Amino acid sequence: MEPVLEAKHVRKVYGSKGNVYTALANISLEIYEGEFVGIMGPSGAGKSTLLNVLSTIDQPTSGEVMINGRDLEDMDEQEMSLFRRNQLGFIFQDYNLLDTLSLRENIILPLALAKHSVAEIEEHLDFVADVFSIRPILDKYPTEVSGGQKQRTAASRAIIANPNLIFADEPTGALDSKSAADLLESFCSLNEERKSTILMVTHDAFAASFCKRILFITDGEIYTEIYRGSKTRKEFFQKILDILAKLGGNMNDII
Ligand SMILES: Nc1ncnc2c1ncn2[C@@H]1O[C@H](COP(=O)(O)OP(=O)(O)OP(=O)(O)O)[C@@H](O)[C@H]1O
Repeated sequence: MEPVLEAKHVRKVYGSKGNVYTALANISLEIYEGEFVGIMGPSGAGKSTLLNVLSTIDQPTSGEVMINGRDLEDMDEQEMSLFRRNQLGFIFQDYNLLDTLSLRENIILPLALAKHSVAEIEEHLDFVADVFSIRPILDKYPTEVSGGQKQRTAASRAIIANPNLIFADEPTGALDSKSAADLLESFCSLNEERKSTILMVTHDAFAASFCKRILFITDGEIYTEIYRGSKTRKEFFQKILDILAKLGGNMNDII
């Protein structure tokens, strides 16, 4: 089976002469269809940098990133933006919703921009509204709903075009624990039912325990990876804590 996402010897260096910082030293990984993968590690380990480089937001200094077998370096700007719109979904900590649009309008925006038919848009909206349980609030505006509801709206928008790959950077970072659990349960059902492939950066062991596999990075390199397998979420949570403890650093930074 071909990986959906593949990185080979990815290196990312910030700055220039005299003031150079290596955020990613040498990362190689493969993500397969239907995986739900977490990226964890101490603050400054390079998690967001890795997600940005894997998700086309940023370019590696060297090394290759391939999505569905396509080398991202071979795409021009126009092709890349179509590719992003059709194949990738992005969810960030700070929602990025447009306050002047209702939640419904925010969610359907990617399909409306891509000029899909009304019937098609309604069908997709129906699906995401169920996955993220937001049907009753679709006509509200972002300023009228909670952080958890905003994030479920942002997640609905990210998946409405049925992307191959969903990238989430600290999606639960601003949520209370109940809202975080609701969102993560929705990610799990999306992953189980639609076989969506999800890659999520989190510093939170609870959030990570919903994943099927976790990559731990430190100092810009993969330290280790673990699979949930047949473990319960609670057992997996404990295993994550054990690794974080071995990883060292300030535990307050990473749990
Ligand atoms: N644009 C930039 N210019 C220079 N250095 C940067 C830039 N972005 C990130 N860095 C540095 O690269 C390193 C990795 O940053 P990154 O944001 O990927 O870490 P992280 O693991 O996501 O951290 P956190 O959990 O605190 O968000 C950090 O030391 C950071 O200061």
